[in-house]
Amino acid sequence: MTQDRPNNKAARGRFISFEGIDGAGKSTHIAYVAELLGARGKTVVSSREPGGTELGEKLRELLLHQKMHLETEALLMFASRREHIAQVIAPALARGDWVISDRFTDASFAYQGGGRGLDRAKMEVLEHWVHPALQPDLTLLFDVPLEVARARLDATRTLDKFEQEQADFFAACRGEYLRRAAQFPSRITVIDSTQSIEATRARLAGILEHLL
Ligand SMILES: Nc1ncnc2c1ncn2[C@@H]1O[C@H](COP(=O)(O)OP(=O)(O)OP(=O)(O)O)[C@@H](O)[C@H]1O
Ligand SMILES: Cc1cn([C@H]2C[C@H](O)[C@@H](COP(=O)(O)O)O2)c(=O)[nH]c1=O
Repeated sequence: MTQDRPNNKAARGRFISFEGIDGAGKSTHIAYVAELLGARGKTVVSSREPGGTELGEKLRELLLHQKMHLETEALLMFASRREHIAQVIAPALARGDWVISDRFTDASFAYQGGGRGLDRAKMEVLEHWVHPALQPDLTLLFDVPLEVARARLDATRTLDKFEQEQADFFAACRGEYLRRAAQFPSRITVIDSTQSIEATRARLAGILEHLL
């Protein structure tokens, strides 16, 4: 038995979520953060939402390509999340691993709440039901003006259901993300993602140093 691991139980790992409007650049930096943490001896589980489990990936396919009622969309996002927490996030944290998730509940507040206009109180009910005691230790919010995000998306790929939304939708998503960053300043760190990839990496390395 060691002092920092009583009864041979691993210390709880850390949970980091990546957020931002589509095209903000968050996925670009996930591999870098995973590498950086691995180099510091952490076992990293990298995942995403919607998705991250066999069922979650099936739900993702529906969510990104099928039109549906707004409340159905919100419920399916949280259904995917429930499975993700049960199968991936909670076991990994209990093992002492570090979990990186490409999106978590802030995305539901931003997209279904801000973007589509679903009542925030309904989202809070789902949040308290699905993960009453779990929040990311750190949320990295990649923030860019809409035109920058749109230009990055247009340059790279075929657009899914969300990515095909208009500028006012993304303005509302971005507004809700920034509102939450102001509401939870100790958890959510805003990254100016207009900077170069190299400059953003340096900023991320500095932020993560505080968590290691
Ligand atoms: N700081 C940056 N400077 C210039 N280009 C960038 C920067 N960050 C990302 N990109 C480019 O922008 C495009 C979109 O980036 P990325 O896929 O990481 O965005 P995202 O926020 O994860 O989008 P989505 O949520 O839709 O998956 C990619 O081609 C990527 O190379
Ligand atoms: C978790 C979550 C995601 N979304 C949206 C946001 C994105 O447009 C897509 C996921 O695509 P990505 O390229 O992997 O970022 O889903 C959402 O609307 N609500 C959510 O809770």
